[in-house]
Amino acid sequence: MRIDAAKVIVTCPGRNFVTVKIMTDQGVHGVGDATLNGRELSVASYLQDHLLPCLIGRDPRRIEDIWQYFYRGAYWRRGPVTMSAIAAIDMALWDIKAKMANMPLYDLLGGKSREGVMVYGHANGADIEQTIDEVGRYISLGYRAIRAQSGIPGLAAAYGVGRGKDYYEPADAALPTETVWDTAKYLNFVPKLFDKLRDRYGFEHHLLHDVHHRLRPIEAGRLGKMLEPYGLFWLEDATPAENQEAFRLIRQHTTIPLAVGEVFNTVWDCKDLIQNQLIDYIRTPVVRAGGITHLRRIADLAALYQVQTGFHGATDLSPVTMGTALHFDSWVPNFGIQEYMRHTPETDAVFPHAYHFADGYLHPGDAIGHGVDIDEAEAAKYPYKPAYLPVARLEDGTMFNW
Ligand SMILES: O=C(O)[C@@H](O)[C@H](O)[C@H](O)CO
Ligand SMILES: [Mg+2]
Repeated sequence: MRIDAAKVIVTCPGRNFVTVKIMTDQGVHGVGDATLNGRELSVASYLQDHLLPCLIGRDPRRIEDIWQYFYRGAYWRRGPVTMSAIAAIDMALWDIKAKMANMPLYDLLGGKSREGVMVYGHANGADIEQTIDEVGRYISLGYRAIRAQSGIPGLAAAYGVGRGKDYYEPADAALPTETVWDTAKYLNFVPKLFDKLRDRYGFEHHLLHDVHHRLRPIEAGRLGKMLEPYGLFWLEDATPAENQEAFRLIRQHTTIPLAVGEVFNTVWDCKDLIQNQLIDYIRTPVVRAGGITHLRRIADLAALYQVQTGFHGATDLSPVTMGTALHFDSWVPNFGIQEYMRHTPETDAVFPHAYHFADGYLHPGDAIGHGVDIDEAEAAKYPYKPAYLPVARLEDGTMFNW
């Protein structure tokens, strides 16, 4: 069996997605996601110009060997561009292997460990009242877990909200949007949000919050302490995680569960936090971490320390990542939760998929492979559009973390 063709498809059905499609001489094909929000074409080029020419002619069954070939073979290791490109190939190869075995991917991984994958949705409001309403909307849709973000009084465009109530993560055209940040205003406000949410809805649903890399360690410790009475499922990205020792300081001050890792690329980025038991959920998703082959190693290491998975699943990851993640989530013994933002109908049409939502859970479906494909004619209707994530500055103009 050999790979006889492979291509990169870039499409923008509302936002940009980079997809790899690998064809074999047996007529079976596989699909992988390589989307890196705001830097999409760098991964498309990495695949097109450097990886795919080395892939043609190889035996697609040799997934491990191909992974090692691309990881070791670059000489330059790790990084989001490299690891997203390897991830896309790896996802497509697992898709092919599962199709050859005539199995849904979760069966190839070891079979289902659970009946459904608990997901959390995003409730975003311009102010507390709007966020409370949005949380209520998610509850009425059947969600068991909801991430709550709100505009902050005195700040023009807070993270997670801004222009219109459902506005969340912009993929703005041309140049990045400038937003403003003030830590004191944020810290004074967030506990009120969760106080009101618990007051309104009680403690039946899981509530989550994303700090989005904005705090210094001692500020994160303080926020964790202030939020403890509200029993959050997790506090995400409390500090920028280049400085991993920060998490030791946060842990010394609070028992709030900590989630981190959506911008990590390898087990090497995760291992100290996991081994030192400084986090509770690891968020590195299949598209960032070199595919299933490498993500399994991260999840297994995490299991040794009772750290659970909580994979990133914003709409900047394509339905191919979502479908693959759901098979992984269905199998992985130390599953915690899965993030889920709904894609637009245009995106769903470009990526026909077997997964579906019911009663707060996503289900991967029983299609063979990972259950997600790309409709190339649909994809061709939406050419690439330059789009960037926003940037953030402090009120005095100092560049900050978005
Ligand atoms: O946890 C999340 O979903 C966010 O951190 C987004 O991934 C981020 O705003 C980039 O889109
Ligand atoms: Mg996040």
